[in-house]
Amino acid sequence: METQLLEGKKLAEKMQSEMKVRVNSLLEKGKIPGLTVLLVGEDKASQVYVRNKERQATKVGIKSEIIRLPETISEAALIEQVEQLNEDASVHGILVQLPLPKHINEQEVLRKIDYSKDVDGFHPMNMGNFLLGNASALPCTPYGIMELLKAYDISLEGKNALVIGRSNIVGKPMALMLMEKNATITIAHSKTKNLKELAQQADVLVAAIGRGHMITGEFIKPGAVVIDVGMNRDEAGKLIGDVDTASVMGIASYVTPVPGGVGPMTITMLLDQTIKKVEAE
Ligand SMILES: NC(=O)C1=CN([C@@H]2O[C@H](COP(=O)(O)OP(=O)(O)OC[C@H]3O[C@@H](n4cnc5c(N)ncnc54)[C@H](OP(=O)(O)O)[C@@H]3O)[C@@H](O)[C@H]2O)C=CC1
Ligand SMILES: Nc1nc(=O)c2c([nH]1)NC[C@@H]1CN(c3ccc(C(=O)N[C@@H](CCC(=O)O)C(=O)O)cc3)C=[N+]21
Repeated sequence: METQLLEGKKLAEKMQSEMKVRVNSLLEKGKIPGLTVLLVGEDKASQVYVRNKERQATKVGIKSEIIRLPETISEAALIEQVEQLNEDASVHGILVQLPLPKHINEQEVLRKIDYSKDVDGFHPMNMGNFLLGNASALPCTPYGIMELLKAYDISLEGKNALVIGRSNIVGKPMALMLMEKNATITIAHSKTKNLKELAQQADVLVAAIGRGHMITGEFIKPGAVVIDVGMNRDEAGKLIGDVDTASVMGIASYVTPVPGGVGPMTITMLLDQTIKKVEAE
């Protein structure tokens, strides 16, 4: 079977050029969309993502700012920063880059973001509305994956979908979105016993694990759609996914490359949700 790449980067570029038009019409009304990222500490990977986000935001005309805070910042001081941004009318979207240092309670910080400025969809109000099927900001990574599947006309109805990973930011919301499109979902994690057998039955497999090249061709049902969320570094410092892409070629029907697959879609959804906040004003 010939395996087709799901080219997130191309779709992201197309969607971003449409966003430019939307931003321009906002600018004509004197409205400038503003996105602020709070980055705590010096985590190398986070620095790269944050820089990518800033570059692409600027490209579509969003005013983007990164506030860099020291690793040693207290939870109270970080919350104070969040509250300042809540009050700032020029800021439409707030993103607190995760993970935060161990001494800070992530959930306590996220819940302090004004939920109407939560463009990541991580505030409990948005998470709750999403779970209930109400309108809400959505977690950008699974949202971007759904847009990618839609663009390639991949139907999910009645399909067996396996999501490997159960984090709040990827695995859990991913499974829910697939279920909403009438897939039958299975969620696997580090305590799952028969991962390979489960994977071999999956028509759609989403790997959101954080282990480089763990998913090889032998996990893949012939014809399956394989979504690689992983962003890992190999020994040489090269960016690699959770899926060993070369070994699934010829078995899967579709696979997302790393880089150029899910990552650019995540950023695009973040920009989209920021612009939507201003459009709704
Ligand atoms: N492309 C993008 O836009 C994004 C990429 N990422 C990347 O996606 C990956 C996952 O991110 P995130 O969800 O935040 O990570 P987490 O570390 O929060 O979650 C990882 C999940 O994988 C599970 N897991 C770990 N080891 C195994 C194993 N051997 N077998 C089965 N399951 C396992 C864990 O299980 P348990 O719950 O039992 O611990 C956990 O549920 C990372 O590489 C991250 O960098 C993340 C966000 C966005
Ligand atoms: N509050 C919060 N929201 C997030 O959305 C969030 C987060 N915290 N913490 C970290 C993860 C990771 N993440 C990525 C986004 C884009 C790329 C991306 O653009 N990747 C490019 C290449 C990047 C490179 O070359 O290094 C690609 O895959 O083509 C990667 C990873 C968002 N995350």
